[in-house]
Amino acid sequence: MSVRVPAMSVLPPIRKDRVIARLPQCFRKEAALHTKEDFNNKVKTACQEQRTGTVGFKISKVIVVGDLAVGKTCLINRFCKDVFDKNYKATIGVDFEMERFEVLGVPFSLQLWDTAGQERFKCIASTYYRGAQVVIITFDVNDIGSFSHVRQWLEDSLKENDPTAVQLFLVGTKKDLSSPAQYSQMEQEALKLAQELSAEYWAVSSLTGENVNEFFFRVASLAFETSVLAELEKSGSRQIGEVVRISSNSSNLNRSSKKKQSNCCQ
Ligand SMILES: Nc1nc2c(ncn2[C@@H]2O[C@H](COP(=O)(O)OP(=O)(O)OP(=O)(O)O)[C@@H](O)[C@H]2O)c(=O)[nH]1
Ligand SMILES: [Mg+2]
Repeated sequence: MSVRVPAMSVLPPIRKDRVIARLPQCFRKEAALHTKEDFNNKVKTACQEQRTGTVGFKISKVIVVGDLAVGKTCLINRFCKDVFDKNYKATIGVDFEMERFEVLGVPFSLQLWDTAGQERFKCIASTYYRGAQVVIITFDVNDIGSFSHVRQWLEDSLKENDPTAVQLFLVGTKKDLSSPAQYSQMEQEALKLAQELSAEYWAVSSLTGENVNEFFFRVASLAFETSVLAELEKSGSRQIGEVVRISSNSSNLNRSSKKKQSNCCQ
């Protein structure tokens, strides 16, 4: 007697609200990685062809950096778990979450690394910066100090990465705490800086959820687009689904999230 096991039984189906069929638009045209209305045509064609071929599995590493208590953990938790905690619990070292999407019919994951902003944990956190395809630099829109440290965070995170290969986002947090007048003044400064750094600018609130999903959908889409284009360039006519194959025994993929923490940084 034989028992049939579905080939992809190891992973739960991708959530319906993580399916991306059209390119999500930028937040501000003045500071966007690009302002095209739709995915690149080459990418769309490659994805269509892949549907009939083998199943692909692609992952991009995303690191979230910025001063302590600007709201990095809350941002990730709002998106991944749809929760918000008003109590501050410092991240010690790093945490990470895996978030699965389907972009243009192709499975795609973001590995979201939530790093510590506190100075004494920075040395642990920075060892996890390497190999990031996306760097998200956060600051609190109500705290000019956190804004003035953005360049330093950029420098630190790019030390470990190829600056030309990284997609950069500048994200203002805690928008709910700011009056419209205060916010718009801050935004002028943030847009200027984002343009200078070639970053895409977003403003979010993890408390209300404003722009949180839109932001991560944009990150996933642009990371996906870039990685497919890079792969097409590398492989010529090879189908994208054939590039990364992960065996069904791979333990990492059985879980949707995994934590790594360390307690000392001396
Ligand atoms: N009002 C408001 N408070 C927020 C928001 N996001 C975070 N907070 C609060 O800000 C504090 C710090 O949030 P965290 O997400 O822990 O900050 P963090 O950047 O991860 O801090 P470190 O891990 O130390 O680097 C907490 O008390 C949160 O409740 C927001 O969008 N609105
Ligand atoms: Mg944190």
